[in-house]
Amino acid sequence: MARADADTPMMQQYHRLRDEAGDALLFYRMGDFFELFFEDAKVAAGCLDIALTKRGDGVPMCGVPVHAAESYLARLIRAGHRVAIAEQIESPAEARKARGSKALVERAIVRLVTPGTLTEDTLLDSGSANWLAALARVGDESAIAACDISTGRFELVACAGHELAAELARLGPAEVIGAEPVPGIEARWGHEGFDSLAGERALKRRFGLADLDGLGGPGRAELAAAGGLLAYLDATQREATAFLGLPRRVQRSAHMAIDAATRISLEICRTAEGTVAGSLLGEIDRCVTAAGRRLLGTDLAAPLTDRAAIEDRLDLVAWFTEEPIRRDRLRSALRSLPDLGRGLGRLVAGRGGPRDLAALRDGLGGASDLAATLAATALRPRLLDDLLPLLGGHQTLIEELARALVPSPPLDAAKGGFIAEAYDPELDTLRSASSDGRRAIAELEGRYREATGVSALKIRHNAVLGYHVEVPAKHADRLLAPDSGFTHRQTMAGAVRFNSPALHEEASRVLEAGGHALTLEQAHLERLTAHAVGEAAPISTTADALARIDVAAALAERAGEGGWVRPTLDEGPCLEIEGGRHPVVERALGKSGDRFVANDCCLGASDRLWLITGPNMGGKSTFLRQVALIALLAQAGSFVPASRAKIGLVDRLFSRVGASDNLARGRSTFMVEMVETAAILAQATPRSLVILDEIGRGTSTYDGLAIAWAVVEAMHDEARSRTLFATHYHELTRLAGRLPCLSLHNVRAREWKGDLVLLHEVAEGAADRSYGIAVARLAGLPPTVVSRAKSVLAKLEAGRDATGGIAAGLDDLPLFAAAMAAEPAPDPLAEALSDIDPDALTPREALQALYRLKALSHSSADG
Ligand SMILES: Nc1ncnc2c1ncn2[C@@H]1O[C@H](COP(=O)(O)OP(=O)(O)OP(=O)(O)O)[C@@H](O)[C@H]1O
Repeated sequence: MARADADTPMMQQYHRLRDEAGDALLFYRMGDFFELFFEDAKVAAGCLDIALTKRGDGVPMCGVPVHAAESYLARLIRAGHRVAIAEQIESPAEARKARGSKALVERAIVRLVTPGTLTEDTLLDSGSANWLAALARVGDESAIAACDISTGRFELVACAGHELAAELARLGPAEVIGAEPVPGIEARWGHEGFDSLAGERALKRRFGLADLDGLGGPGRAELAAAGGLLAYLDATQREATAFLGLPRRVQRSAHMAIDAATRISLEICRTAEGTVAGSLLGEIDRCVTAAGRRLLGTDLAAPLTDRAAIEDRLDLVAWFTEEPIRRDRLRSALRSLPDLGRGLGRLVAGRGGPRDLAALRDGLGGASDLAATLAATALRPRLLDDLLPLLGGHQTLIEELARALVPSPPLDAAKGGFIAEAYDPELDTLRSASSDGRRAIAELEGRYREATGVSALKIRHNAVLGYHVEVPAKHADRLLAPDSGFTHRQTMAGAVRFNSPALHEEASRVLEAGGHALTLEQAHLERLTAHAVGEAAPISTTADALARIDVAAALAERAGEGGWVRPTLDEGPCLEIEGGRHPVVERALGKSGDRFVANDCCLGASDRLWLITGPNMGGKSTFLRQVALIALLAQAGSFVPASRAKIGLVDRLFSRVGASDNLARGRSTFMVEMVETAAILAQATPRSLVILDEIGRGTSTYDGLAIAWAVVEAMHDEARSRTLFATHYHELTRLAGRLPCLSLHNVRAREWKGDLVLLHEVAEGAADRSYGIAVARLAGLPPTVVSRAKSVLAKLEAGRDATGGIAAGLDDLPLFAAAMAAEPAPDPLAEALSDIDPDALTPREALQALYRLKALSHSSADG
């Protein structure tokens, strides 16, 4: 950016702030506008579709009015920008008084608005959490510190480096920051404060702790991540304090591990297109509060692995399913409650207003009423008993707010009018003085009309003149007369304006009383805010408890709608589902009047790998996904779409679909498929659930079949997870004879009078044929192409029958484990030798190399 020495003081100030803003756009406050200059102006004008103009000196600029700034900010943030807000921190009058008549108003950056540090309702999605995640690595430890300052949530997660991506996928953060790049993770790098000592200090200072034992002694990586996070919050929030509860250390083993690819493939909280509608969350969400919706998303993103904790949630859902009337009443009470958590977040951040206080009054009041209703019910489940006490305990604050505030206060505190009558006698006196004054002014208008005989005379008010008398120009003479008692102030095109001593006196009265009243109201606002902020922790606990109740009641509602059942949980590696359905597909079919065919699945220790064949469009993918979703729902504490389900707890869930498009990430589809399959083979355990859909499809038939074959064997012999494997390679069915825990299943289809009928029924045994051509015909491929394909197929099949086909000879293949043993182990001595380049060695290095080789030869002889 060009910077001339001749810059005006204002431009010098601008450049200083511009430098401080770094890569953020700078909103530079000038009166009622935020202005942007230079490159910022070009970027913002393009993104916001507003006029780009030029100043007199040719500098590009554009601006947004302060009162509408939030909606512009929202668009910039959504487009991936960050925005630094430079406010005037003194008034022009103060500047003049302090530094002379030409003094420049002092400005400072008061906040950096970034996607992960938002608190405004208009900028946030009410139905999902808004995480900011900070990543740190110290030695081989990695950790994430994450917070949602709109609700005060704060988590620390320690994990191995390769697990970072999966943990981030669980959180789905709006913004990720770190110090140094971590391969494979997209974030804003180069931030400071990622230091374990600084982190420890910052945590202690922030929460007033003498030591961190109460937090369970976080590790060095967690402290470093917390340090980076807190430093970033300080840098972005400046004077305001971000709302943070005490950090909760998340035990990763307490949650079902689900990596990013699985989340995308199962469309858990978002569809592949990124919408909530059409995802599992969108389909099952019957929450009536925004906080409930956020919690349901969190629950689905992180199903539990602890049986007792899941049973507690299920007990509560069951309790709500038993009493639909009670549930309805509770839900309508919840529906009317405001979003406590986010209102509190704004108050703590110093961006709250009277309406946020009213939200606390109504939300906390509603919570305590709800607690009373629920306490009167019998046979309460344990979780509810734990939640009840958390709903109450705010009586003093509720009463104070109820007395202090008018029923529905304005959003903006600036004009006052939010403190109720009879709360503060002094305020009442000032208010009546000011309204008496206004009445006196109105009376004055009548008297002046009579006295002057100008019926069009009006008393008006504006920001420049304050109260004044205005008459049409043609009647001005009467008031301009020297003895009229009026003083001329301003002549306009059609009107003339005057002042008078009586008006001046009344106006000062109004102004003074009004000004004092406003100051008094502001003082009350500050005090009430401080009171509420002082109780931030218990208030957010109440908000969480309400959300938990909403989620349970909503799940009961959904279970009732769909005839879902309570799953039984088991510690063993079983998975028994009778009459299972895919909630999203079932809904889509229902809309077009089609019936969903329910299917069973029964995996156990001796039958843990199902190989599923069948025609395209037969329902293989749907079946695979429904099994995974049922396990996931069960462990999230929900009833499931089935007539019976017994779920052996799943530690990790994997779902892969062969050859799915992932060109955006710059890898070929087949490469992605193989990388992801490798990840499963490396991580799946006997307690995992793995669904593999047409793995190997993305390459040539021979390679694909070979890979699919080897993957099935490895899943069976090595990972030993519960596995569903859907494939079009019929040759794989030969594995049934070789692998004892593998069984064959197919989605049934029939040809009837030459037409293909897909039954969507999962049955035992392999599919008799593939029906590919029949499906192609169903899809409307031209008859000539279909009949040509048929004759090509006949030739191919004849060839296969003669030679045994592409799988001929596979039966002679040694078993997977035997083949692994037979593979020769690498010889370290030979490898070391081949690494040596004799011509590149000095005599001394050559001697050292000889010693090394000798030592190696000894150790391999010993081994
Ligand atoms: N159980 C079911 N009951 C009724 N309709 C179903 C069922 N399962 C699937 N369908 C219907 O069949 C369509 C295809 O299902 P799906 O994608 O699961 O088939 P597929 O066997 O995986 O196909 P492909 O091999 O071509 O990938 C679905 O969109 C749905 O409309």
